[in-house]
Amino acid sequence: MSRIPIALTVAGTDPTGGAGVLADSKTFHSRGVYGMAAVTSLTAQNTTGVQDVFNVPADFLEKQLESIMSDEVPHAMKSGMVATVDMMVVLANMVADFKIPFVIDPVMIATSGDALMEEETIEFLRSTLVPKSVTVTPNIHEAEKITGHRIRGEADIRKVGRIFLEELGAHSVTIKGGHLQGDAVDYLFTRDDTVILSEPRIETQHTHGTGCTFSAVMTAEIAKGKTLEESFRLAKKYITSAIRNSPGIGKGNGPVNHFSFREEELHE
Ligand SMILES: Nc1ncnc2c1ncn2[C@@H]1O[C@H](COP(=O)(O)OP(=O)(O)OP(=O)(O)O)[C@@H](O)[C@H]1O
Ligand SMILES: Cc1ncc(COP(=O)(O)O)c(N)n1
Repeated sequence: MSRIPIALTVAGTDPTGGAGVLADSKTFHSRGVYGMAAVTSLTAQNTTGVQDVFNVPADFLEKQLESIMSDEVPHAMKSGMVATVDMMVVLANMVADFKIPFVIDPVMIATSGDALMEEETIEFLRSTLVPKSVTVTPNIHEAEKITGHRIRGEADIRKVGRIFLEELGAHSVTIKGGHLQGDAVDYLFTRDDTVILSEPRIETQHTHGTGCTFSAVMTAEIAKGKTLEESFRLAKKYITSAIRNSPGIGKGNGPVNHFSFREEELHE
């Protein structure tokens, strides 16, 4: 039995460290949580785009998960890039067997516009994975793809939130508004409540891996036993600091700063 909270990420790699399992691992570490990772895909990518993708065979993903679960069961887990239906089936079975609080970041395309998921996985994600999660954290485009409903503003976001809860059987949904105009506004819809968090938009091109990092913070806080709302509030503070203090790495959409958030910022 571990003496420190453990969070697991099931996601792809980004060798430049801005997104995927490296971003998640840095985020878990900076939140004081022990991180584990099962790799779904190896990507050749950098801040300018995705050059190539190699999907791990589903049975090898299964082996990685068995190695972890037979040794130590994490307190919470998240998924990121899960490119194929076969891998999603492995993940869904594991989530059903172990009932660990599970956050889905439904990664579909990179900031650069490159596809990271096969089209047919969306249906499996919608019908089988979403109802098994404690929350699913789509950006605007992902929320549109999953629900089939166009989002132009807050009224659509509320409608899409209801679709997740009432039609797709989600426990909750966290819709990130980073890709809309104006302030960066995010929404947490649960069956009892709606929490809306807004921060001024930071003018920057360095937003590579914001979605991964945001969902990793939520997962880390859930691993510590924090509520969904507490985890959401902390993730928003953390990502705002991380974007504001981006380290300026690479020639394109650079990564955020996974270590800039300080707890004291909460009390400013
Ligand atoms: N320019 C910005 N200024 C402030 N906050 C931002 C900005 N861009 C994104 N965010 C915030 O970052 C988080 C991630 O949002 P976003 O909508 O970009 O997710 P995403 O598209 O999944 O991320 P990614 O771009 O990494 O794929 C949200 O909390 C969002 O409000
Ligand atoms: C392995 C992996 N996972 C997720 C993302 C999405 O992150 P972003 O949309 O910020 O590029 C990515 N680019 N690579």
